[in-house]
Amino acid sequence: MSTASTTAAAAPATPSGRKLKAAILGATGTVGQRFLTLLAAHPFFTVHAVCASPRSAGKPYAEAANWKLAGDVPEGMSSLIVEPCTVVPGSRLAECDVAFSGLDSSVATEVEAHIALAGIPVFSNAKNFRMHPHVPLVVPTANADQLAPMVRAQLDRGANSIFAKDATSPPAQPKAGGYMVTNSNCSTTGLAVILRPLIDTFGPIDQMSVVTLQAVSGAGYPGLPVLDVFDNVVPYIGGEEDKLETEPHKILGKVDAATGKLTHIHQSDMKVTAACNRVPVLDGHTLNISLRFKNRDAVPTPDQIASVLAAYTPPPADVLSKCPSCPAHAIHVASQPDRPQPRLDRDRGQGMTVTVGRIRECALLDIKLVTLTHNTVLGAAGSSLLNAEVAYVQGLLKARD
Ligand SMILES: NC(=O)C1=CN([C@@H]2O[C@H](COP(=O)(O)OP(=O)(O)OC[C@H]3O[C@@H](n4cnc5c(N)ncnc54)[C@H](OP(=O)(O)O)[C@@H]3O)[C@@H](O)[C@H]2O)C=CC1
Ligand SMILES: N[C@@H](CC(=O)OP(=O)(O)O)C(=O)O
Repeated sequence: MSTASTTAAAAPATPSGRKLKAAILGATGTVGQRFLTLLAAHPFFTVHAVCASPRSAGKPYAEAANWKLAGDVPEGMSSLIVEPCTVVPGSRLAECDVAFSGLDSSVATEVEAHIALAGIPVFSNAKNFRMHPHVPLVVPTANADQLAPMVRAQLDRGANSIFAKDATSPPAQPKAGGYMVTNSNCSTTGLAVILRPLIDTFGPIDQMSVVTLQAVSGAGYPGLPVLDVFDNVVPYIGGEEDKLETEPHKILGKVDAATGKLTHIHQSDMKVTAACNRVPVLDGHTLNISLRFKNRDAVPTPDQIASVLAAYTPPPADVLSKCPSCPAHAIHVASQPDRPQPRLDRDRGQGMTVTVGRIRECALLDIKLVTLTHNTVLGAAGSSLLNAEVAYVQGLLKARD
């Protein structure tokens, strides 16, 4: 991935020299499959346990998963026996140092709380804990600087005091050291990445309109029936508009270092209106964004916006530069008038770069532009993985033995 990968790969993974053992929760799903692929040859982590529903448990992974990504199931993973998402002595899950969650939201609350109470840090894609006051909501190329203070605050409080009420079946042997980190909704991801440098440079945004064109892979597998989505646009995605209108306030808020609680000092008055559409694209969420800056004295020009976005280096740069999944460029500004396009731009930076184009003046607000984000990479598994790399580099993820 980035040029930093050489440095990171050369570093010893732990004091004992081994890679950290990773569990994938929801390993058989759309996001779970991405996790397996991204972790196939990772310098810090190795897939040790694949976990899913009782429907899949007990089967070899290759049989349980309906593999939908290009290429085969990564070597060594197809014969792993799928386990239930319960930490019991003797299970491979119990031996893991970190868990990545691509769980269906109907089960994520109780399962993720159970795993955190068992002492295993959880990096989750599910929506369930995103707005929890003690859990960081981190888009790694937008607000990775919030991760360490929020995780330290969770560790100080103890997972038991935060998550015990959410675990309907707590682990038989609870352990200290568990915590939770979430990443955002896949449409919110690309939005947050471009807002961070714009707000840091030009000040708060007070009004914003976002219209999405979202890929079918965002709906999981099997997702929408082909007769609904082929040759069609569906102007409704349940719950999505609300997430786009709320999650950016938390991501762009500030951490109060004393309590680890987020305060929304800077973006509390940002008004966001979202309209979400499902389109017949396989991967890649496109956003049409119009925005207005609060400071009316110095409204930036499209050229100034393009320069700031193209030059953006996300914080904390010294940490991210040691993370193998951090793209060389968090944002790519496309100069062609007809870009970004999902098929041509979604894989930029191995799916971790947000492509921006069509930056122009808006007759209603100040500026309008188009973003494109790979929804199952940067929008999901890739963000979780990069968040875990950030935690690892900052000494917050270690071997548990
Ligand atoms: N797809 C995307 O672009 C994005 C998805 N997300 C979020 O990530 C999560 C996963 O999404 P996605 O991969 O698309 O969903 P899928 O429907 O493709 O996969 C869901 C996974 O959850 C597992 N699961 C379902 N029920 C249970 C259960 N009772 N116990 C344990 N495991 C269970 C499934 O296992 P089994 O195969 O055994 O049923 C499967 O592995 C969701 O919360 C989603 O909202 C977030 C951002 C983007
Ligand atoms: N709803 C998103 C995917 C998703 O699962 O989002 P969330 O994790 O916020 O529920 C989409 O359809 O593209």
